[in-house]
This record gives sequence, C-alpha cells and structure tokens, in this order.
Amino acid sequence: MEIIIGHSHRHALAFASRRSHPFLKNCLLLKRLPISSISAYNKSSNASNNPNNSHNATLNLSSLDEKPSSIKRVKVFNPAKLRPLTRSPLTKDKPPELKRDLKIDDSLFSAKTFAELGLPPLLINRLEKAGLTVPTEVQSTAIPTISQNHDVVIQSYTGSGKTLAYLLPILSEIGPLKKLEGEEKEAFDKKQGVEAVIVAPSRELGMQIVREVEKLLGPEDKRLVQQLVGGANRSRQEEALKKNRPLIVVGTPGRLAEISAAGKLHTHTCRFLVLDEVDQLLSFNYREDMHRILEHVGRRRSGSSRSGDILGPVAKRSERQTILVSATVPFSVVRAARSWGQDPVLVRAKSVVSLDSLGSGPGPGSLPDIASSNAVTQGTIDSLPPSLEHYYSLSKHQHKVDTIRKCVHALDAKTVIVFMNNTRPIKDVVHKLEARGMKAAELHGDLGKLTRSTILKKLKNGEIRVLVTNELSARGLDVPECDLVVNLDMPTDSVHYAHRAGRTGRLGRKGSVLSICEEREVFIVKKLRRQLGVGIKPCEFKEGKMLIQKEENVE
Ligand SMILES: Nc1ncnc2c1ncn2[C@@H]1O[C@H](COP(=O)(O)OP(=O)(O)OP(=O)(O)O)[C@@H](O)[C@H]1O
Repeated sequence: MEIIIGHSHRHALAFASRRSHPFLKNCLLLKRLPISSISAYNKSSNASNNPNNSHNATLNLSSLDEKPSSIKRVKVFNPAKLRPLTRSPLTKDKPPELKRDLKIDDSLFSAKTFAELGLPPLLINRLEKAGLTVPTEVQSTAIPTISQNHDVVIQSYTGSGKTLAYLLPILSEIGPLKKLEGEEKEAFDKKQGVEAVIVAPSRELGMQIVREVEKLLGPEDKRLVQQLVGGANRSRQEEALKKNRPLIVVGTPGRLAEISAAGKLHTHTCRFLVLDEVDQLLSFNYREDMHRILEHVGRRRSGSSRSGDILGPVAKRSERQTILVSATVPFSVVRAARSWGQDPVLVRAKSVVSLDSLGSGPGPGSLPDIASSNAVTQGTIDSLPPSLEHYYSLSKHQHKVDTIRKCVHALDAKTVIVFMNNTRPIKDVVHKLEARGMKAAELHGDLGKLTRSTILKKLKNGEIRVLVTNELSARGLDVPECDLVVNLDMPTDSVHYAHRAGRTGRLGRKGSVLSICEEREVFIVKKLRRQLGVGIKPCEFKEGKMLIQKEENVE
C-alpha cells in the first residue's frame, strides 16, 4: 500500500516540479465530505477544548485536530482527492507536459509518516535526523495540497507545525534535498536565482524560519537560505546574496522591499511566495513594502491589475505559488488570497476548502466550521491549541507583579512569557520580579538584534525563567519549553489573545494562560470567552496553591 501511494505521489511531484503545463482549467475534484465524517474527526478536539478537560493532555501528534462546534455545509476537499493545479510555465526551456490525473490514496488524509506524503528520501532522512517522523495533521493536509501546485491559505492553531507544513513541499521542489537525477541534477548545479521568498513580520520569526531551513539543508548547503531581516547589516546581506546565490530568502517586509528596490534581490523567477502570519502582514504598517513584494516576486510578465484588495491594485500572478499562513484568518486574508492567487484553497487539519465556496465577508454561510459569528469576524476560529488551560485572576494594579510570582510558584512554571501592552513599564516589571528572586529579562523592539537573540537563547536554555515582553513576541515565536503565558495587561482583542496564548502549549504540550485583570476589566475576559469559545476560569492564589473558582455563565 505504501509503495503505491509513494509511487503515485512521486509522479505528482515530478509533474508539479516541472510546472510546464499548457493552460488547462484548474481541475480540482470537488468533494462533499459526509458531514458525519467531518464531525467524527473533530470530536476529539472538541472534547479537548472543553474547559473541564484535563490539564494533563499528553502530546499526541495524531490527536492534534480542529474543533468546530457547528458545521456549515460547504464544499470540502480531501487533499488526497485533489488534482494538481496547472500553471503557466515558469521557464521557457521546459517542454509542456500532458495533463495527468493524480490519484492519491485517502490514507494521506491522516498520514502517519512523512514517506506516505511522498517527500523525497533525502528530506525524510534529514527529518528523521532532527527527530521528526510523524507529520502533524495540518502537515498531512498541506503537504500534498501544496505539492499539487495550489495556492493555499493554511490555518491551524498556534504550535501545530505550520512552518514545516509549507517548508517541506517547497524543499521537495527546490534545492539539494529534492529528488535529482541526470539532467535535473546538472540543471540544479547551474541554477541561479531565488526560488522561494518567505516573509515574516518580525526578525525573531524570520530567524526562526531560517534556522528551521538550515537544519534541514545541513551544514554543507545552509548557505542556500539567506536571512534578510531588519536590524542586521544590510550591505552584508547584499554581499551574501551575491556570493551565496541562495535559493530561499526569508525576511521582514521592510528589508526585503528595500533590497529589492535597490536592485540587489531578483525574485522575478521565484516560484514560491510565503506570507507567514499573513493577517499581520496585511496591516497598514506593511502596506507599501508588501505591495512591492507582491508586485515583484514571481513576476515574469506584466499581469492585469486588480483593484480593491487591501494593498491596492496588485497584479494577479499565475506564475508563482502563493502560500498564506496564520492561526488567525480573518476575511481580509480570504479576500487577499483570492486576489493574489489562482483558485486558492483553505487548508486546515484534515480539510481543504475552496475559497470560492466561501462568502466574501462575515455572515451565515461564509467560513466553514464556525464556532461563533464573532470568531468569524475576528478570524479566530480554532486558533488555540486544545491542550491549553485558561485562567484569570483579579488583582489591584499595584499587586499584579506579586500575582505573577504567586502563579509561577503555584504552577511550578519553568519558562514563563509575560505580555504587556507598552514597552516603557517592561523594565520596571523585570526589576520587581528580580527583587522577588526570579531570573527575568525584557524583550522588545528597542533592543538590538543580538541582544534579542541572546535573551531568547537564555530563555530556551533555562538561564532566564520569566521573559517580560510586548506584542513583538506574540507572533510565531517557538519556545517549546514555555509552560505559562501571563497577560499582565489585557490584550486588545481575541486575535492578540490567541497569538499570545499560543506561545505555550506548543504541539500538544500542556500549558497555562493567566490573565491578570482588575475588576473593571472582567468584561474583557467574558468577551474573549465568547469570541474564542474557550473557558477562562477565575482563580486565586493562596498558600502557594492555585485555587480555581467556579466559572460563571458566559453571557
Ligand atoms: N511533525 C512534527 N513532529 C514533531 N515536532 C514538530 C513537527 N512539526 C513541527 N514540529 C515542532 O513543533 C513546534 C511548533 O511548530 P511551528 O512553530 O511550525 O508551529 P506554528 O503552527 O507555525 O505556530 P504559530 O502559529 O505559533 O506560528 C516547533 O518546535 C516545530 O519544530
């Protein structure tokens, strides 16, 4: 069985890698999954999202799942039933191929190994060396879908492995880990130019992605990925681009746009554009830089401009594959995906939905698997890991730091991330924590790149127990050791809550989130509960213990 699956999928990869297909209409096989089957796969995570659920949920990759509380009838694809999307040729010298239907066994829907997903042997070998053998559910769904050339939006909760969900199909197609034979090998050796651009909103996230790629490429080939993040020396980055001729660049919007505008980064023949934390990249701050990136990456010829999307007129590109990623997918992302991509699909754990089947804004019949209409508006459906426990504790402003100390001791938390809304008071909180005998450090945008990475290293290796930070650290930061997140200031909305909370409970690990609020802020907790569909239990700390109170009804 495995051989048959691997064989057919390798055909798919070989087929997809050429991308030299004549124009044929996208031939997605629409499949309406029986509602019962969708409900069945969701049951486990529904249970785990129950506020009364055990805190001791164990790490189980195959149990990482989605958790809709109500199901809408929408067109749902099984990635195993998708056929490759045909695109216009990237390179003129590659002959067109005949269209081939792809049949992948349904078992890919919940693949138990990376081999089942048709990844090249060398890449599987590297994954094994890194201790990665079982794909997460979102990886099982995203890898075959991306390998079949689809433009995708990947939505899955924080810490569910979205980074590898897009990196693995990219590395299967480009670079030294893809299956290379004869002429292809020669072509790769001569290959020049960037083939994948990955955009991330923060330096930390950018560097984290670079490290992940480097780990897979290995010491010999790690020069094939280049970081282009802000805060680092630009001319050194430009020199490295010239010298190393990387295949993959990972950067922050400002630096990528800057180097591209200076004519030092050529991305016109680029095949993949990934926007990680896409909903944040759509914010006004990044508007100009993102516009430049979207206009230039994968541009082989001028396309027809479309107006009306969030970044203004952006040419629709058929040559590059666009991959948008986040735990929170508001409608702005759905609209952007439609505008920038070709028949994009929404990939979630165990489901692939055509974005064309969704509405264009909040309301009935729009996004599938709607937990609540608020969640649709905010894009926070299924954004939180099921293994998290959420609490809040009432505290006067002047006692808040003391509440952190009590909570850390009561839960015996080893690695803690404390979030504040402003940068200025962070230092003061660090001093207060240190005065209470806790090793603490600050992390925010006013610190240099080197200081920031040193602090993160110390947090990961246990030299620092409490990191006090702001929104900078809320997105994408992967500190698997983090077992407690504290909101010292309440987040501004459920999206911010979801990303902050997601710094703990990574990949099914247990984790707790404590929001410390004043009496007048309790209404925010109630709102968050409604919007996120999770229980946030009131608690207090006495004699070194956390006392969980009875949860009031959510209005
Ligand atoms: N198949 C796997 N097996 C074991 N560990 C994995 C696997 N895939 C990813 N991981 C690990 O899980 C952790 C979380 O992954 P990742 O950072 O990609 O999550 P994410 O979904 O992107 O989270 P966020 O939404 O917060 O950005 C990382 O430490 C990563 O190395």
